[in-house]
Amino acid sequence: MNKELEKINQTLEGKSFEEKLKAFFHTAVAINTPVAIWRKPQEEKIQATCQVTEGLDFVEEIESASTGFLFNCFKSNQQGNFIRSEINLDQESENLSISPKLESSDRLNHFFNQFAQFQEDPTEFNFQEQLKAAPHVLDDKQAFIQLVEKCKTHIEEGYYQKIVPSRRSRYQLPKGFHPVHELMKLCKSYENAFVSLVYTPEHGLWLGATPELLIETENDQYFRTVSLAGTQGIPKNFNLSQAAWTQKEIEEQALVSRYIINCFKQIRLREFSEHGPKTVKAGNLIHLKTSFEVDMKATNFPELATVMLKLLHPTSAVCGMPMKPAAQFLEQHEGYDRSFFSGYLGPVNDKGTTSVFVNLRCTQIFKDGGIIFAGAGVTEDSIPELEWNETEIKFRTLLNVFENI
Ligand SMILES: C=C(O[C@@H]1C=C(C(=O)O)C=C[C@H]1O)C(=O)O
Repeated sequence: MNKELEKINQTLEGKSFEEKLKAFFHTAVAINTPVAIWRKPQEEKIQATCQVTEGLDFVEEIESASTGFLFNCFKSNQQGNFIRSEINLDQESENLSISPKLESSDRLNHFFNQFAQFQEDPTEFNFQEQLKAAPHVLDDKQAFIQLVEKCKTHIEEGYYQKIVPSRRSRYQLPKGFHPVHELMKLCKSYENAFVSLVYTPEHGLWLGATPELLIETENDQYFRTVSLAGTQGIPKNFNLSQAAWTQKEIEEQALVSRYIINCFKQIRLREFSEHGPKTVKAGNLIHLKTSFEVDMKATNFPELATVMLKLLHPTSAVCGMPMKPAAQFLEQHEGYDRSFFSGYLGPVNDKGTTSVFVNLRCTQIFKDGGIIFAGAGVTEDSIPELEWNETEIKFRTLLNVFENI
């Protein structure tokens, strides 16, 4: 097996990282196997992993999971998807490597053969032909405004404090669109984002650049999460310290912080640090963010990642408060299935670190175009027209990059 790998790595010499990444992605899609490519915020390195053996795992416990990539939809009662890291490509080594646990198999040979073939003729493969056609999407401004009004009425009646309705919209992929190239452009444009491209035969192709961390653990010691809400577009050359926030936005973000603190309270965790709220830049937008950190060793909470993932998702940044009734409201009134939008995703147990993000500012790519998603936090002070505008500028985070604006 190592000989096979050596041979493949020799063929990579002299190729650019983007060419290698494209070959990796094309191979996985062509042989119908799940693949994830990602770049963490503030990091240079792009990593890719794929699973050639059959069957996606369902991860019960983060701590005992193998190294891999978690990809979960919005509805928390639906099973998670976990792509086991079997074949890897990262920007540091620039080479393919395989998990020491992986045994030689037909599937692995199939991957190697296909990869070698794409090395020889990189232009041959049209990834889009492997994808499904996009569903029909009803994207109507008036309908969304009415949905926001409905949220407000329910909030005023006292059932909820906040609801986060969302919408999706179809767009045409610009000429020459390639998801790997777009991922590289997103990495360059948005250094604070978690940028990812995920494909599974069952769930299709997703590309995103999210600003929102859900949970992170570092070296089995530090646990981190954030509360992020409040949104404004920013003009170019804007100074962050000049940001002004309305009472509505301050309260909307404080609700998310309270939700996180309540989760800590439920498990009787009292020792955590809290920083913020601070204004942060996320692509073409600014948000209010508070960061939380727990020393898992000092508090004797080694399984905090698993416990908090279950408690936090979906947070009031993407669903509402109180959580369960807000999720039911959305199920009843939102009018479509969010699927992986506002679910969560990220690398697990990768050199001692797990980083899982909320899947925002994302798009699903189909045979015949893309569908883009965005939501907006509604409170009793919301102005429906402005919430619509907010979803429009959230779409622009990706679309500006795709259209080179
Ligand atoms: C729901 C989204 O974003 C969330 C909602 C925000 C808001 O309402 O201001 C801000 C950041 C995110 O927590 C989205 O980007 O689609």
